[in-house]
Amino acid sequence: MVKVTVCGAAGGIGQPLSLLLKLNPKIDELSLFDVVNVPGVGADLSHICSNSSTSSHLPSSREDKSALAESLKGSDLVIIPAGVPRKPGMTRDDLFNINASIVRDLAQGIAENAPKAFVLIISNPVNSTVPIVAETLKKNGVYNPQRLFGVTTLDIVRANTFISQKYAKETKATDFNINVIGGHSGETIVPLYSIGNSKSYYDKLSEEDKKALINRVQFGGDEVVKAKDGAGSATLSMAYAGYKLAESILKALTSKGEEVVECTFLNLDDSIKGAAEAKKLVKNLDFFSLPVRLGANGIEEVKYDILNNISADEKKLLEVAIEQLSGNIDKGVAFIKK
Ligand SMILES: NC(=O)C1=CN([C@@H]2O[C@H](COP(=O)(O)OP(=O)(O)OC[C@H]3O[C@@H](n4cnc5c(N)ncnc54)[C@H](O)[C@@H]3O)[C@@H](O)[C@H]2O)C=CC1
Ligand SMILES: O=C([O-])CC(=O)C(=O)O
Repeated sequence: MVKVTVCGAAGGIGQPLSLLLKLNPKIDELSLFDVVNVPGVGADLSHICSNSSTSSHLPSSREDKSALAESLKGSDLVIIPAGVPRKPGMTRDDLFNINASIVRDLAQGIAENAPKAFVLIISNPVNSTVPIVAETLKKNGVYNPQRLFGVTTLDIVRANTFISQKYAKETKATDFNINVIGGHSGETIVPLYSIGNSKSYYDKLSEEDKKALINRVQFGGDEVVKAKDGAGSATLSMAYAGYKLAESILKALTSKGEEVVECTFLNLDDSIKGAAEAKKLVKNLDFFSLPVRLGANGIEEVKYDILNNISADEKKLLEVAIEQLSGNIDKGVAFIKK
C-alpha cells in the first residue's frame, strides 16, 4: 500500500500535480489536503478510473488539526506546494513571511502523523523552507535527512528545454539531463552545462549566448511570473517537475539494480554517504542541491564528485551561489530556533 499526500492540493500546482499522481499505478491512496476548495478537487479526481483511491481533507476552522492529521496518517510520501506564489516585482524571499509558518505547521503535522514519510518541499523560498522543515522534524525527534527533499527539479527541466531550443534542428529537450546544483532562486541556481552530453553544444555557443542561457535558467521563474502578469507563477511545469521527482523516489523504492539519480536540495548531514565530502566542497553549507542516488531509504548517496569536475566559469557561479545560500539557510533555521 503506497499512500501519497499533497498539502496545498487545491492550488495552481496542487491540482495538476494531484492529477499526475492519480495516474501513477504505484500509488494506492491519494490524499489531498488544503485549507480551501479541496472537496471539489477530490470529488473531481475521484471519478478517474485509475489504480488509486482519493480522499480530501478540509479543516473546519483554523484551530482544527484533525483534517491534516487524517490526511497525513500512514503516508509514505508527502508533497508540499502550499503557500503563496510570487507576483511581478517580488523575490522568492519576499514570500518568507507568509510561507515559513505555513510550512512549519505542515511539518509539525508530519512529525506527529507521518514521521517516516518522504517529504518533498515545493513551497518557496525553498532555500529557507527546507531548513525550516528539517529543524521542525528535529525538534520533534523524528528527523531523517535521507527523507527530506527540496524540489529543484524545475531548474533541471528548464535547463534541458532551454539548451534544446538553441539547437532545435539537432536536439530534443529529452536528449538532456543537465545537473543543476546550488539552490532554487536566481543566482543560487547553477546549471552545469559543461558536464555530460550538453558540453559539446554549450561549448559551441558564443560567450554572450552562454551567459544568456545561464541567466535564463537562473531567472526562468521570472519569465513565467511576468507572463502570468499577477496571476501567479509556474504551476503546470512545476507540477510536471514535482511529479518527476516523486516518481523517481517511488521507482527507487522497488528498483532492482537500476540506478535512480535526481538533483535535490538536501541536508548535507554526515549520516548520508558522500555528504561530508560535499559539504567540504561548498564551504560547509548545511544544505545544497546536488545529484543524489535514490534507494529504499530515500537519499542513499550524494554524488559530490561532480563538484570536482566543473569548469572555471561554473566555479565562479558556485562562489556566488554559496554566498547567497548561506543567508537563506540561516534565515530558515533561525525561524524555528528563535
Ligand atoms: N520549488 C519550485 O520550483 C516552485 C515553487 N513554487 C512555489 O509553490 C507554492 C505554491 O504555488 P501555487 O500552487 O502557484 O500557489 P496557489 O496559491 O495557486 O496554491 C497554493 C495553495 O496552498 C494552499 N494553502 C495555503 N495555506 C495552506 C495551509 N496552511 N495548508 C495547506 N494548504 C494551504 C492554498 O489554499 C492554495 O490552494 C508557492 O510558494 C510558489 O512560490 C512555485 C513554482 C516552482
Ligand atoms: O518563480 C517563482 O516564484 C516560482 C518558482 O520557484 C519557479 O518558477 O522556479
